[in-house]
Amino acid sequence: MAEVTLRNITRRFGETLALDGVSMTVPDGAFVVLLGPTGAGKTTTLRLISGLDAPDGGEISIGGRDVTNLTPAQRNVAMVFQQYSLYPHMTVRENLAFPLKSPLLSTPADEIARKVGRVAEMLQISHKLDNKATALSGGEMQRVSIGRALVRDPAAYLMDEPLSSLDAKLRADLRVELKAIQSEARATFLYVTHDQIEAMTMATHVGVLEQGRLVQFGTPREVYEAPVSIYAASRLGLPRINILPADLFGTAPPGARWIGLRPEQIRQGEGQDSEVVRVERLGDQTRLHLRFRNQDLVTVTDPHTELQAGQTLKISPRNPYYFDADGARAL
Ligand SMILES: Nc1ncnc2c1ncn2[C@@H]1O[C@H](COP(=O)(O)OP(=O)(O)OP(=O)(O)O)[C@@H](O)[C@H]1O
Repeated sequence: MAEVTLRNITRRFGETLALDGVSMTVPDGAFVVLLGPTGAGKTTTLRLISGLDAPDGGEISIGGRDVTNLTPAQRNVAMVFQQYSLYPHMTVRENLAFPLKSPLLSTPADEIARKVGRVAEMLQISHKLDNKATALSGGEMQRVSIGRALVRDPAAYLMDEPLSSLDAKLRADLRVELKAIQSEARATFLYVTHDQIEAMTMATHVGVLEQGRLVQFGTPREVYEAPVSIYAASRLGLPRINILPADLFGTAPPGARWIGLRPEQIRQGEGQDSEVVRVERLGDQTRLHLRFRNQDLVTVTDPHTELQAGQTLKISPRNPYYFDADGARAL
């Protein structure tokens, strides 16, 4: 496994600046989750590291070696896309074994069988090993795609929303499996997801991309607790951070235009009256939709709360964030 470094990477598509001077060091054995809305540059970043696409400027190194001008095969990274890319005429077993049959590797047959068996079990696909790839459901195909990456021993794994087409139970199982692989093998992962739970539970680091720029890079806790901007703060946390006029609860500090309150930063039972608009019971959590001085807020409360719509609840901010008119952190 290896450290992956991007230095001042730029990629244009016509008028679009997909990546704008991105520099990032992914430590050996790190699990980096890239966050950002559609079009932020996440997939482009993975494609450039894999060698499927080339930057217009900047350098990429893997394990201390400059790979900017090398082919994907020479880089030895394993990539999993959202869309599965299997060989349709081959069985699941043949698809899984394929990466190990490269003449460069000359893996012995018994080792191939062992690795394929282990990965198939982990991905809960052993019973389909002799099926043709075309005779699988979408979720099964996706698992085989992940398996084809996992049988290898690459310098880094690059995965673009690999679990997004799977059902909730399988997603939860595979989240744990992938994380276990990463910790045991000390594997380096770059991973794209829109799933908050995946990001918070799997990442050792998160990178926040905004219109092709890397605006924050740190542990999930750092980005959650010390966001540099409204944009970065909005990437993590469910329900999302509430962004409200800075003087909503009283005098705003100088330079502050917005106050940011995550659910746990809204103290309940003290302060000023808000109206309970809706009580949303999710089982392990109950969300409160509140109205305060013509502004809507969402927070969470005790799952067994007696509160009902129409009642009033006193609220006040607790250690809030403040942001300036441009959305940058002011305090
Ligand atoms: N092959 C291409 N040709 C033209 N424009 C492209 C191409 N690939 C990406 N882009 C543009 O580059 C920008 C970044 O795209 P990218 O796919 O990296 O975003 P993303 O963050 O992965 O989004 P998503 O979450 O939708 O996958 C977008 O504006 C996109 O339209």
